[in-house]
Amino acid sequence: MSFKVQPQAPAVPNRCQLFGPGSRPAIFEKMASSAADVINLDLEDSVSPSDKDNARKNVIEAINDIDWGTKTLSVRINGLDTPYWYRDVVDVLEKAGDRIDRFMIPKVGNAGDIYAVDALASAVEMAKGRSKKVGFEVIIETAAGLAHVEEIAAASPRMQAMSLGAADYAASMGMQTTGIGGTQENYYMLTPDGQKHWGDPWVMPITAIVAACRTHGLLPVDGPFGDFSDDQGFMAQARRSATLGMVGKWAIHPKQVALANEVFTPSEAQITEAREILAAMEEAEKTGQGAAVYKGRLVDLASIRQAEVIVKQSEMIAG
Ligand SMILES: CC(C)(COP(=O)(O)OP(=O)(O)OC[C@H]1O[C@@H](n2cnc3c(N)ncnc32)[C@H](O)[C@@H]1OP(=O)(O)O)[C@@H](O)C(=O)NCCC(=O)NCCSC(=O)C[C@H](O)C(=O)O
Ligand SMILES: [Mg+2]
Repeated sequence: MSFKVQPQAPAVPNRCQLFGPGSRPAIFEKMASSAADVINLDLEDSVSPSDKDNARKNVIEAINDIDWGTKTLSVRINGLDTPYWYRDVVDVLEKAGDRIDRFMIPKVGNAGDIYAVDALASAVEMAKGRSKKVGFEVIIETAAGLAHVEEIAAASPRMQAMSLGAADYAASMGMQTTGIGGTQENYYMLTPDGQKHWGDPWVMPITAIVAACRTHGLLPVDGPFGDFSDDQGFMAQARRSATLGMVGKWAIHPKQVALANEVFTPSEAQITEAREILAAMEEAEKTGQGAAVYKGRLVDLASIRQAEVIVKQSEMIAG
């Protein structure tokens, strides 16, 4: 371990982030009564340019009027290359109450982008005497965002979470696909006997995001899986992300919420195994051993840290 201790990510459940367009207020109550841990009211790409002002008004009303329970409530603002984003920040912070928890900043390219939103949010918060500072979450979904992922993670104490936006990421990288997440038909190796073996083209950005988040104490989150008729595909993508260290995934349709919650809630079997490993190591330590055998395999001090991840996750989710 480095002399600099790895900070903990915010201890809030973040298994599923359910999105809904700000221009579709009819679904807001349904979002509030869903089983998602996080709600993202969108002012960006699911809202057409002609509807931006209206969507902003809807979102402010929804923040103030709807009972969001214990959910984390986030508003995705427009990108910093648009004429809309400053008005998103100013109007929401001037007109919405303290129920808002986060702004989601899309298409971030470097730490300067976060600095700009931080400065604007700080000015409005001071002017309005808001005591609760809004948190930030960002989407890594451009080549520049990936290249500067670590400085972005470290850019502000407001930073809480970071997601991979597979659609814009693919576009920005010039990837030859229109798929949003999951298996890509042309991304394969041939086995020696000529069979196709599909690889995971998302593993590199996911791993980079997880490393930046873990270094700076943020929550790493997998973004959208576009084909909401493909539950198996969603589960496979989510399981890969969970295995690589992500804590949750977006839902772009309500049916994906239960799938994400299932994958990102440690199962009884995983929790039992983690507790058994901790017990085995406690026994080993009593006899001065730093290693032991559990079900025929080596467990040692690192296994304690691995098992603790699962136990802590389950305890945090259980509240
Ligand atoms: C994808 C949708 C447009 C589908 O909507 P719809 O056609 O209404 O779906 P259904 O008829 O199957 O709906 C069934 C019931 O569920 C309700 N509903 C629909 N959507 C939601 C929702 N998001 N939250 C809660 N409830 C919802 C319907 O009203 C039906 O209810 P009932 O009639 O009572 O049975 C739509 O789901 C949708 O708009 N999804 C969100 C799209 C979005 O926000 N996209 C932005 C995020 S992804 C992105 O931006 C890409 C990313 O940045 C990247 O680059 O990768
Ligand atoms: Mg996007």
